[in-house]
Amino acid sequence: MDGFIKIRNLVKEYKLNNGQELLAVNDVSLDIEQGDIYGIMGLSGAGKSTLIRLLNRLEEPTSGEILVRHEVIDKKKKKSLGYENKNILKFNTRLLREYRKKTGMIFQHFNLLNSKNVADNIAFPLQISGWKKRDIKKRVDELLEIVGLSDKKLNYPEQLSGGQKQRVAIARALANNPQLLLSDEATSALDPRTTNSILELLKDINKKFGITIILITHQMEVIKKICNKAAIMSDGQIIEKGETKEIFLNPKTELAKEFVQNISHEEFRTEEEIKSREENNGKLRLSLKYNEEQVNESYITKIIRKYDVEVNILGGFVDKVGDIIVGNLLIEISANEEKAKDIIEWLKENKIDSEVV
Ligand SMILES: Nc1ncnc2c1ncn2[C@@H]1O[C@H](COP(=O)(O)OP(=O)(O)OP(=O)(O)O)[C@@H](O)[C@H]1O
Repeated sequence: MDGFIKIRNLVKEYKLNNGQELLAVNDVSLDIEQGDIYGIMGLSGAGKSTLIRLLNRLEEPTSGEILVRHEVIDKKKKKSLGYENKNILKFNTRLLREYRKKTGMIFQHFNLLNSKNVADNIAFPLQISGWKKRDIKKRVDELLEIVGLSDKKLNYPEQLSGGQKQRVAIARALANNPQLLLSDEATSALDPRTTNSILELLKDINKKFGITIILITHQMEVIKKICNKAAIMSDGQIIEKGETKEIFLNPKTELAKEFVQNISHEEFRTEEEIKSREENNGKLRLSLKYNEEQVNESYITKIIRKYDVEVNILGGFVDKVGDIIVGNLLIEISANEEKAKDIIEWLKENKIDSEVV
């Protein structure tokens, strides 16, 4: 499938006061498919905010390309630019305005207008876009319903909790029916429970309206909960990217390993594991990595039946990455060398990652 957003060799260089140059974004290339919830993660100063701000040209890149397939309407020429790749860096002010209507953004500190009530905050982008009063009223009510705040319509931001403020900001970002939603640390200022409810809302929006979401965060939990794909940034560069499940199960870089390790797994260890760690007794010990489909396959039973062996489960964990269940299981098999080789081969054929430990 051709990418919905293609970032090519993107560079943002800042000139610092001491005359030095700093590459906040250094040769970043990334493909985002339509419908992705793409998480970008990294430590403070990695360049995440700069990258996301380049995607709607809140910052101008030094070089590179950002190709999008949004439908952008050229109102002046009364025609659509279609769904072909368009380089947003070539857009003039008029087209950039149209592109931004289709690219919502939410921020860590919500950026609401304190002098306006909830309904007027949400109505604001619609007024700028020249919607009729009656249509605005209808759309605002729809949006309030989507974010679950119909009863707070006339409240002012200062009368709302952090989570509610972020809901208003989400409603405002959705006002013009965007195709892309950019989220800059949208849950970083919220407590864990509120974070979860906002993440659920983002996931719903992605599913219901097919809106592609790019979010940046420094929390692996956020990536794990809602992103189907993720990239890890360090010193302005993407050092690892792919399906979240893959990064989670097979982190390649030290930084990714650190992020994955720091999040909680529903871990369990059995008495047997502790015992047999001390004495392996020549038994084959395997660490298996599997996903949801394979869980349902009950491959352990299959191994026992097919190879007539005894299998002990020593420990493991299951976890949820987005909607996918992934797991890791440590097993011990009583089998001679030949059978052991066959079993490892069989696991490979069935696409279950195994490692002798
Ligand atoms: N306007 C600017 N002028 C000069 N340097 C900047 C500017 N904006 C960002 N930087 C620098 O660029 C680098 C990347 O910053 P950025 O804010 O993109 O990182 P980040 O990953 O979002 O960090 P955080 O998680 O702390 O927000 C940092 O070294 C930062 O100091």
